[in-house]
Amino acid sequence: MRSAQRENNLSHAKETSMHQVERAIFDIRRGLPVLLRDGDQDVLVHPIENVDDGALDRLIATAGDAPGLVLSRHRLALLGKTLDTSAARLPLSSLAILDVRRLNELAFGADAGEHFQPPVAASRADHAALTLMRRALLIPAALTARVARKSRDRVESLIESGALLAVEASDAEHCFEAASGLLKKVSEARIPLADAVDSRFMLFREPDGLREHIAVVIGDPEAWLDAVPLRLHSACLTGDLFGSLRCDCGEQLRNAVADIDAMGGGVLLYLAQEGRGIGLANKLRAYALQDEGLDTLDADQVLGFGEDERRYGVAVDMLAALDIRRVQLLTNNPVKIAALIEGGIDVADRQALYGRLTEQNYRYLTAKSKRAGHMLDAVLNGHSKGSPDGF
Ligand SMILES: Nc1nc2c(ncn2[C@@H]2O[C@H](COP(=O)(O)OP(=O)(O)OP(=O)(O)O)[C@@H](O)[C@H]2O)c(=O)[nH]1
Ligand SMILES: [Zn+2]
Repeated sequence: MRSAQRENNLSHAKETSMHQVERAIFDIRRGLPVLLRDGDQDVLVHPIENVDDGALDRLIATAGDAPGLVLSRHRLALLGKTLDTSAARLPLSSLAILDVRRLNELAFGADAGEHFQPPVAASRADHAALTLMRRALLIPAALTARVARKSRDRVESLIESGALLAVEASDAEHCFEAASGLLKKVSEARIPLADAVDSRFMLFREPDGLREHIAVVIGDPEAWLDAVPLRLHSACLTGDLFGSLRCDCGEQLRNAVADIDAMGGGVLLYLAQEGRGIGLANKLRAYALQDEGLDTLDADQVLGFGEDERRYGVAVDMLAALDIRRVQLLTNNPVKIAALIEGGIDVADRQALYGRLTEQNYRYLTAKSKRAGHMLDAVLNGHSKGSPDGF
C-alpha cells in the first residue's frame, strides 16, 4: 500500500516536471529565455534563431556572465571541429564576437568564417538546451550563460514572479522520450478516400499536445492479411498537399493508399515528422541552401541537423493501440524497417513504393539512394511506372 502510494507520488512528480519542460518549449518557441538547473549550477538558455541585440544584452545582464554558443556535433563537424561528444560550446568571452549577425552565421550560416575560440565540452545543461531546441523545431543552437553568484537573487525573483521558467536539465534532456506509452487516441471518423473508399482516420495526440499523428485504417481489420500492409509516412506539407516536384512524397502517399487497398486493407500512419523531423521552417531553410548547390543531407547539416532526425516510437505505440504486431512494410528506407523491429514489431516483408522521377527531384532521390542507403535503384534506373522521358 505504502509503496503504491510512493509510486503514485513519484509519477505525479514526474508528470509535473515534464509539464514544466513542455511550458519551457512554448517559451523557447516564442523566443524567450528559460533557466536550466543542474545541481547547484543555473544556466540561462536563449534560442539562437530568436536572438536580437536586445535579447543578447538582457541575457548578459541577467546572468552576469559571458554566454557561450552551443552547437550540435553536426554543425561542429561542418566547421571542421570534430569532437567526441554530441555538442560543444564556443565560449564568447571576446566582445568582438557578440554580434547577432555573426552569431547567426556561426550557428547556421552557409559560410561561418573562421574567427572563433576553440570549442569546449558541453555541460549537461548545454546538451539539454539543444534537446529543447530540437523538440521545439528550432535551429539546434543556443546561447547559454551560467548565472553568476552575484546574479542569483535577481534570477530567483524573476522565477518567483513568473517572468522566467526554471526546469531541471535532467528532465529537459528526456523530453523526446516523455511521450512514450502516453499517446492518446483522441477522435476518429470514417473518411472515404479516392483511392480507398473504406477508410477511417484515427487521431492520436502526444501528451505535450504539440504533435498529432493519424492512423488511416483501410478496409476491415477482420479481413486483413496476417502480416498487415503498413505504410509509415512522414508529413511533407509541400509534397503531400501541394504536389511539390522537389520530392516524391505526394505520389508515394497516394500510391500507398491505393496499394494497401489493393492488398485487402491495412494501415497508413501519417506521422508529424515534417522535413525528416526538423520541421517545416527548417525544411524551407534547407531548400534555400539546396538552391545554392548543397544536396539534401548537406543542407540539413549546415543547419546543425543529422541526416535523419526522425524517431519511430510513436509509430510503435500507434501499432500497439491498433493491436498490430506483424506487418509488411511499404518503404524503401531501411531505417524504418530497423526501427519497427527494434520496437518489437515483426516485419515479415517489405514492398517497394515509388513516386515519379522528375527533373526537380532527381538530385534529391539520388542523394537518398547514394548517401542514405534508400533502396531506390529501380526508380533511378528508369523502371518506375511513371518515370518521365529522359530520366
Ligand atoms: N530535411 C529535408 N526533408 C525533406 C526534404 N525533402 C523531403 N523531406 C522530408 O522527408 C520525409 C520523407 O518521408 P517519407 O517518404 O515517409 O520517408 P523516406 O525516408 O523517404 O522513406 P520511404 O518513403 O518510406 O522510402 C518527409 O518528412 C519530407 O518532409 C529535404 O530536402 N530536406
Ligand atoms: Zn516531400
